[in-house]
Amino acid sequence: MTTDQHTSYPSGQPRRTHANMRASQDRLKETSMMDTPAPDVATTYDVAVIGAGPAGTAAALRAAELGARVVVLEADRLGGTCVNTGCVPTRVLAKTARMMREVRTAHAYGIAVRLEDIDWPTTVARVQQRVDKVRSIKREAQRFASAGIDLILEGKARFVDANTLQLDSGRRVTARSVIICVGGHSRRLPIPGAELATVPEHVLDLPALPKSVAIIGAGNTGAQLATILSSFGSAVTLLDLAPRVLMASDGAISAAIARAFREQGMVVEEGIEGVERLEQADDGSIVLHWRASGQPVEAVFDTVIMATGWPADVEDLGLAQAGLETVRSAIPVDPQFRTAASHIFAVGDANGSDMLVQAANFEGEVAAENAVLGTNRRSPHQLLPAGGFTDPDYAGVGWTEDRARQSDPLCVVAVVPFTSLDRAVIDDRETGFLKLIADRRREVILGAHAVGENAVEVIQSVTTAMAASVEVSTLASVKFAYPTYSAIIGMAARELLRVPADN
Ligand SMILES: Cc1cc2nc3c(=O)[nH]c(=O)nc-3n(C[C@H](O)[C@H](O)[C@H](O)COP(=O)(O)OP(=O)(O)OC[C@H]3O[C@@H](n4cnc5c(N)ncnc54)[C@H](O)[C@@H]3O)c2cc1C
Ligand SMILES: NC(=O)c1ccc[n+]([C@@H]2O[C@H](COP(=O)([O-])OP(=O)(O)OC[C@H]3O[C@@H](n4cnc5c(N)ncnc54)[C@H](O)[C@@H]3O)[C@@H](O)[C@H]2O)c1
Repeated sequence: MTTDQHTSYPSGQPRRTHANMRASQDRLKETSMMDTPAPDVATTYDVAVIGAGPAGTAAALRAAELGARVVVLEADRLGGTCVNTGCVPTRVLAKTARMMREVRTAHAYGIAVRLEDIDWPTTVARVQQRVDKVRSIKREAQRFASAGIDLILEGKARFVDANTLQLDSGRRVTARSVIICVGGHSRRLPIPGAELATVPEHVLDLPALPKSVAIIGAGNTGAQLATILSSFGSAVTLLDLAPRVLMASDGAISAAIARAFREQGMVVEEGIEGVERLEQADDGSIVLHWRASGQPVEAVFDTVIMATGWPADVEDLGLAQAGLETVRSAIPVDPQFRTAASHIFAVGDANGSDMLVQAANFEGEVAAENAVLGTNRRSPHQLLPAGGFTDPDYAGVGWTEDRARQSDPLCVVAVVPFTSLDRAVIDDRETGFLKLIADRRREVILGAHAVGENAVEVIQSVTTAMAASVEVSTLASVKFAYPTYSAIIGMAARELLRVPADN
């Protein structure tokens, strides 16, 4: 293996982006921070963890806590997608977008502000500064060192056989168990001109804000980018093959978010039949061709972003040498996160199931316990709250209404709009709702879905109630401070008690 395989890009040439130049500097800092001696080449570890994102960090720390001899192999920056290119930078951009919106409405409160254009380089610098701050509190290298974990930052790890990994540097590591935590990357559609598109990880590398942008893919990533760029003043067109935006969410969330996006002036094209090609126009703009309602459509944009999925980072992992295969761009696992080889586990985005930080953390810990103790723990993922920072926000936990009705046609559903919530009216944030779904006896909350200000925090509180198996009648009698967004939980619980049994 040669070191120039270390960072691979579609062209085969390393791209000197803002992000990867910083990554090299960060790797140097992280290496020099380590005061543990270079691990002995001949060491056989109990557990080798590939990747130090949320899944790998959780897996390594838990395995070491259980007394295992652990090594972590990381090819890039500690912290993985979430802190470096995913949740954290997106959240800073979402805050910036909100500030733009607040400034636009400040005059209604008697505040005289003049709206200047966004200064993109300053915004990018601010994002990087906040990312660095979050990285500094995570301190993975120090936590690994204190837990006695060896950390090797010598490029990508690849399987040579089912117990041996080779790094870009040539070093080989052997382990009794391997936990694959390699995460994923944006999927570029295999269509002509795809290289003209930007992928979400490289949005901060755009030289300037686009005047017009097409975002292909209206999942969590695409929807959040749509809000951000629209708030920054770009004319946004959002396209998806799926019949509705945020297809994995409750249908009421999709409908409310699509309506809000259209009211904000975005073009939302759901249920298109396919994107066909991208072409560069003479003036540097991009002509995007797609099909909808049986017709070819074309439109011109400054920028096209492909947010069309998140395959696992497995191309260069040598899975075949370990006897493993991928299915739909992910590593299949059993409920205990074991792959087809029982000593190799795959967790986090690498197994393609629940691609969220909260899932990655939990799966990493469970896999470590199964690897070290030989247990058969599973993940109770039905309580996995998640949401996105669009305008308005959305979030959900548990079953969607469609899913609940399949299992229990007599389940009860209550929806309370934000227009009846004092705090939302006070704040002029009246768009949204909370939907609660309970079993027919109103003993178990099956799901909760919200759109609106603080939707993610509201759903988190319902999740706590669900985790504690709180009955609807108990939730209905909880006192909520006034005036809060959480108060809508009590309102929805009381509404659930009033809903007729055959609603
Ligand atoms: C734009 C965006 C926004 C997001 N926002 C949220 C959010 O708000 N909330 C949320 O819960 N989730 C969010 N996510 C999802 C979240 O980032 C992922 O679910 C999470 O990071 C997965 O963790 P992981 O450890 O499995 O993988 P990653 O975080 O991707 O970490 C994988 C690590 O493995 C390393 N690696 C890969 N291959 C190798 C190899 N061969 N050898 C050595 N190392 C290797 C990588 O360098 C990386 O550091 C977002 C994702 C994106 C893209
Ligand atoms: N706030 C959050 O929690 C958050 C934010 C971002 C991402 N994530 C997670 O990361 C993972 C990846 O998210 P994502 O949004 O990047 O991918 P995704 O797979 O969730 O969504 C991709 C979207 O692209 C669409 N698509 C695919 N091919 C297309 C085509 N040819 N033309 C038009 N549309 C097409 C799909 O129908 C889908 O709606 C998800 O599991 C997501 O939950 C979470």
